[in-house]
Amino acid sequence: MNTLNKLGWSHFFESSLSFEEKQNMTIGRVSTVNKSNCIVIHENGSKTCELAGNLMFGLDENEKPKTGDWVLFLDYGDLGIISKVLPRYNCLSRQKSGKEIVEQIIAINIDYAVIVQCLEIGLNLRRLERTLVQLQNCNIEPIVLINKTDLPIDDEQQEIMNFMIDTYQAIPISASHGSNLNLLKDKIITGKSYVFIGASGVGKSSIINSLQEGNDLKTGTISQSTMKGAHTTTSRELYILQNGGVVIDTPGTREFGLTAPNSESGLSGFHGIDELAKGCKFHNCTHTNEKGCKVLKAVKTGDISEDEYENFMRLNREMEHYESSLQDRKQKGKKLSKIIKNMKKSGYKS
Ligand SMILES: Nc1nc2c(ncn2[C@@H]2O[C@H](COP(=O)(O)OP(=O)(O)OP(=O)(O)O)[C@@H](O)[C@H]2O)c(=O)[nH]1
Ligand SMILES: [Zn+2]
Repeated sequence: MNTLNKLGWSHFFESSLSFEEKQNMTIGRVSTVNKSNCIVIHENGSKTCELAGNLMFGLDENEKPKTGDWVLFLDYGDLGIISKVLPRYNCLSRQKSGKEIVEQIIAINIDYAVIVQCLEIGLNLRRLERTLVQLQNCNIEPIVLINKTDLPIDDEQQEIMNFMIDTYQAIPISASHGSNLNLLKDKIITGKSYVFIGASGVGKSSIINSLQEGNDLKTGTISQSTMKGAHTTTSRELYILQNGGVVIDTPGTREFGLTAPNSESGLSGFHGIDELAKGCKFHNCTHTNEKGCKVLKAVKTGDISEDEYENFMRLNREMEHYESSLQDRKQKGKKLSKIIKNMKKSGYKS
């Protein structure tokens, strides 16, 4: 398998290229985004690349290259100039905390998100559900890990852990003792991309390091570029594992603010509730007071806990809020451009 395929290159990206682009440009995948340049991995190693002027000034912040993006660049030896960001297969993003609607991109072109929680910080079911919902919004498959299982556990945490294992196929591991790491390795497929997410200190980097079988990540292809001195402290970084798979390490993210869903398929972070909701009498049931609501019925009979129901409703409200704020902004934008058009028509010179 060639390097590009190992990096996750596929027909989806290939088909977006013109003949001229294939002839003249070098294809690469963005590993790290720095203030003034990017580190791009390509067929023959990695390269520090800058953005061409039209990209630098002509694109919205979120359209500029992000970790995981495929780009085309012109190779000038020591430096590459990125001239195009290829279409994105998908995008892991979150609503930034705070009142304003700001979508923050975490990584691009992702097959699996490895959600890490750990016993030391404490398992948190609500946070897991929230993350699962956002992954579904972004069309990304989850893998759930419970790390630091070498540490003592109390009854309550044990119960949550069992629930996570039963319901979300969570894998209990210990990065430092190496236990169950083979179960995770079994899930890593050559050419697929895995982004590691979870709060600071849960052990994301340690797990990724132990996947490399004793080889420190920082000694990989990436560090050749860091020698050039243009590399500041990184936030997100993409690596190719020796035994296959592309991993992206991210700095700790506690909460996943939800963005608008990609699909109509409901909140799949909630085992059971989705399925139940399909059986509601009204297809647009809000599960608050409708007759024939299967969700409310299940809460009544105790099949769903009050807690889970509350969280389900809270996340639904949050997505609605995001969507309506977005609509609001679009409306305002439209109004403004209409006003400007009219002003121009009536002879106003800006
Ligand atoms: N006991 C125990 N400690 C672990 C385990 N895995 C990681 N640690 C420790 O937990 C601490 C944090 O690990 P990191 O791998 O840096 O965590 P991280 O999630 O990458 O943290 P950020 O980079 O801040 O997001 C380190 O001191 C690790 O040695 C484990 O399985 N058991
Ligand atoms: Zn209902």
